[in-house]
Amino acid sequence: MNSKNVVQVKNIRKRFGKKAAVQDVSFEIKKGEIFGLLGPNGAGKTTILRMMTSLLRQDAGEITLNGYNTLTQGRLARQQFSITGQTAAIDQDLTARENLIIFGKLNGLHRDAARQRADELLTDFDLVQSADQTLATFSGGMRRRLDLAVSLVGKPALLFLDEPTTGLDPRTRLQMWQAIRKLVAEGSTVLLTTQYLEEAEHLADRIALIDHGKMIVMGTPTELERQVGGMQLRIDVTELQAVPHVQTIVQTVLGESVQTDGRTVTVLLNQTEMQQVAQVLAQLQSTQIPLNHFAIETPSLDDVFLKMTVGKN
Ligand SMILES: Nc1ncnc2c1ncn2[C@@H]1O[C@H](COP(=O)(O)OP(=O)(O)OP(=O)(O)O)[C@@H](O)[C@H]1O
Repeated sequence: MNSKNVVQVKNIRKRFGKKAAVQDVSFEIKKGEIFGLLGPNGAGKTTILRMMTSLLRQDAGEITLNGYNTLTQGRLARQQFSITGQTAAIDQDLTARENLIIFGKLNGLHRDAARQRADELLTDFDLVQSADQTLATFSGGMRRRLDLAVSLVGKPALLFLDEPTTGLDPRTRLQMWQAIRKLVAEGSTVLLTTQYLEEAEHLADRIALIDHGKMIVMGTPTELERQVGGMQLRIDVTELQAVPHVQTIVQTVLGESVQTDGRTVTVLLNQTEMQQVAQVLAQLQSTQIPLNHFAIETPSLDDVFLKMTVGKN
């Protein structure tokens, strides 16, 4: 094993009856990396994570965490990571602060260090105001924040996050992202499963796109965008009524099918068409249509996701 690989997943497979839930998936996670397992509902993300945490035995293949095999060295392998979703272990009759202090002590911190760590986490997760309320008064979003905070008490070197922000409001999601980034800046390695492209794009250094149990593509967000190939011209028009006019100009010059969405006009470009973009701009300027944006861009990760996944099982 390469010593820089904290996680090594090699050709794993899992069937549930006739259903092949995971089919020959392999990847490695380097120290200090945020690795995103991205895929639509039912893609197999949770099944992969359950095998990595040795909650489920794979039918074939091998998983090692810091070199420890999850099947043959299960106990040692399980000591290598922390995972969110432990809300069941949190005491509802205690306050957020008390819970964090207890987890700190369980992680081997002395009383003062446990208090200090609790304070840090309450600040990071914006829970200071509610720190001394019992959990019975907590909203769903506050519980999720506390759940992540609890899993970070011991500053885990390897953290597994299963859909950490599903169902959270945008502000809470941003706080979760910041906390995850902070943890990684302090040296941790993170595996994250998500259905949200935006989350993978913002957080992950590398993304594995999973669909129907298979690895579709793996790489940095930029590499994945390149997989779709080609470039696109995007024009944002200031006034909605000018859109048909712009559409006609683009179509006349490029002869390609043009997409419109609100005030945005896009068209995919091949090499020849790239040369003709200046002509489009010249014509738009001569008609004096006000524009907010005119650029040749790589397609977004959304395009990658839509192009490469089929979705529901
Ligand atoms: N215990 C099980 N018994 C039978 N089938 C299962 C079991 N667990 C998962 N599956 C099936 O395996 C496939 C992969 O499921 P999995 O939960 O891993 O997907 P996922 O990518 O985590 O989806 P989601 O984003 O919805 O959580 C699905 O078709 C699911 O129905």
